[in-house]
Amino acid sequence: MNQKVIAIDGPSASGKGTVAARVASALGWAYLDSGALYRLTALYARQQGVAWDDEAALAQLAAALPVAFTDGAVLLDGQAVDEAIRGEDIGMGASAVAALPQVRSALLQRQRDFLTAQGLVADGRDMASVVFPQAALKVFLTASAEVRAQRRARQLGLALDGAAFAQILADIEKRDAADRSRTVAPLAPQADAHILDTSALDIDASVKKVLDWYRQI
Ligand SMILES: Nc1ncnc2c1ncn2[C@@H]1O[C@H](COP(=O)(O)OP(=O)(O)O)[C@@H](O)[C@H]1O
Ligand SMILES: Nc1ccn([C@H]2C[C@H](O)[C@@H](COP(=O)(O)OP(=O)(O)O)O2)c(=O)n1
Repeated sequence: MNQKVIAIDGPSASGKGTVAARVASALGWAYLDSGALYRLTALYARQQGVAWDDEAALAQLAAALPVAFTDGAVLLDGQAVDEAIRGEDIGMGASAVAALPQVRSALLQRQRDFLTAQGLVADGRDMASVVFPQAALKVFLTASAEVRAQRRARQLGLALDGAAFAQILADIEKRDAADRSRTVAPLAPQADAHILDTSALDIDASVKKVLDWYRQI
């Protein structure tokens, strides 16, 4: 078991990034947003004119991503791309490239390299199953699709009803279905994961629950 790793997996907009970053900061540990690497691969491919289904070319790009995670920004080839990788079109691209085994292997070691002596909280889809199977604590963070769509809409400053909201909900459901049904590293709770349904739980309570579980180990 790796005492110094907490793996947080779950579907889109369940709060993984928010909760993982807050838990990392509470413990003084590093934080890995693994989805950012898949998003960066999708964006880099678009910039380089590589199609999101060209597995061999994508794996080469993923292996050589010129990325730097600085305190304030994510840099791709020296350019800040924080906003560019957050859109739902790049999210769909990330989900598409993430279904390709060669892309996943190209990013595997890069993710493990985020582990420092202090410890690491990592969020994604396969943190517990593939990247850190020895994690001390595995959390599967989830919430109903409706609640997750509301959180995403709020994040984007959109109304919680109407056509734009319906589109967000449809996108979330489509991407989750793709991530759950792929053959390589599908999104699913591990048998030894703690399930945390945050549909009726705020951020503070979610963070506290994860820290409580960790302290009980
Ligand atoms: N437990 C929670 N209760 C209410 N809002 C939350 C909760 N967890 C996260 N959020 C909000 O939901 C939005 C999506 O969270 P995020 O961490 O980006 O999710 P993910 O990384 O799973 O896509 C953010 O605006 C965040 O502040
Ligand atoms: N460890 C990971 C992380 C992300 N992915 C893929 C699948 C996801 O749909 C995309 C984007 O992930 P990301 O965590 O950034 O997306 P959300 O913020 O949850 O909407 O990348 C993956 O396959 N494995």
